[in-house]
Amino acid sequence: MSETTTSASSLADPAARRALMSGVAPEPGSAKPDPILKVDKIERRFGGITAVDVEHLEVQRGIITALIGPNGAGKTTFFNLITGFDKPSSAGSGAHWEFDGRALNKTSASSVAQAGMVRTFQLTKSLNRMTVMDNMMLGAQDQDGENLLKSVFKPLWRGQEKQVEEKAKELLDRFKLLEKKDDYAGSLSGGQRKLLEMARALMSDPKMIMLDEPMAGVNPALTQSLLGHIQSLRDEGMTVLFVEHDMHVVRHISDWVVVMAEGRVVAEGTADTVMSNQAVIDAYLGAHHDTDLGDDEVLSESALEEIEAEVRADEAAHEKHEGDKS
Ligand SMILES: Nc1ncnc2c1ncn2[C@@H]1O[C@H](COP(=O)(O)OP(=O)(O)OP(=O)(O)O)[C@@H](O)[C@H]1O
Repeated sequence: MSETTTSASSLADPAARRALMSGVAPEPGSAKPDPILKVDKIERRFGGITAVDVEHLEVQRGIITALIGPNGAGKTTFFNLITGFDKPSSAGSGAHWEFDGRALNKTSASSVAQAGMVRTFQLTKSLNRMTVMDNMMLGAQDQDGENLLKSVFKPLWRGQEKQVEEKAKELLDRFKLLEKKDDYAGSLSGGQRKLLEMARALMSDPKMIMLDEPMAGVNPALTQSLLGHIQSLRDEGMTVLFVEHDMHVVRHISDWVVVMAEGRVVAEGTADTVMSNQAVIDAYLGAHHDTDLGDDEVLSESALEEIEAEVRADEAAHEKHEGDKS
C-alpha cells in the first residue's frame, strides 16, 4: 500500500474521523480538509436528459463516503464518467477532475486505474464462465476475459505474473474465497460475488476503491462480513466511495454522505444530517414514496450476530441432512 494511503490510517479511530469532518460545511460542493478527488463542471446528457450535472464535488481522503440518491439520479453515470468509462458532454467546456493531485479528465479508464482510483465490476457472462482465480488474474496472463477489464488491469502488472498470483491468493484468503479458487465464478453466491469483485479491484493496490451497490443481492450473514471488509479497508488507510440504496447500510458505515438527485449534488453531510435534510426527503419522496431512510438499530451488532447464528444453524442442519442422506 502506498505512503499516501497508510499515512491516513489514524482515521481508523472514529473520533478522529468525526473531528476531521466536523469543520466541513454540510452543503453541496463543500471543501474538504484533504480531498483525494476533486470534480468540477462535469455534465453528461443523453439526448434530452441531463443525467449528470455536478458543479463541484470533493471526496475526503481516508474515509468512507456514500453516494446516495433515488433511481435515475445519475450515480452510476457519475462513476462511469470519473473512472474514464464514459465521457462528459461538457468535455472541452470546463469539465475537470483530479485524483490525488493528478488531472484525469483527458485520460483513459486504464490510466485512471493506474492513478489509483479503481471501481468494482459486476460479474458478467464471460467472467462467470471463468474460475475465481482467473477472475483475479484477469489481464495478468493471456486470459480471454472482458476486453475492457483487460485494458484496465493489464498494464498494472505486466511482467509480474508470479507476484500477481501470490497477491491473488492472499486476497482470496482475506476474503474467504481461497478454497473456491478453482470454482467457476458463476457458482458463487451473491455475497461471494461481491467479495470477489472487491478482491479483484484490490489487485491493483488502489488508493480509492469505488463500490457500486456492494450489498445488492447479499444475504444477511455475508452483509456483516462485507461491511467489515469495507471498514477494514478504510481503517488501513484506503478511501472508499460507494453507491448504495440500502439506507441502513449507509448509516452504519458512512463517514460522509453525498446525495444526488436529477444529476445534481443536492446535499452533503453526515448520515444523520442528510437524512433529516428537507431537500433529501423531498428528492426521495418525489422519486419513490416507499423509501425507508434507515434506522441504524436494525443493523445493531447484536441483531447481526443473531442473523449470523441463525444462518450458521441452518447451514449445519443442511449439512447434517446431506450427510444423513449419503
Ligand atoms: N446509456 C444511456 N443512454 C441513455 N440514457 C441513459 C444512459 N445511461 C443512463 N441514462 C439515463 O441517465 C439517468 C441517470 O441514470 P443512472 O443509471 O446514472 O442513475 P442511478 O442514480 O445510477 O440510478 P439507479 O440507482 O437506478 O442505478 C437516467 O435517467 C438514465 O435513464
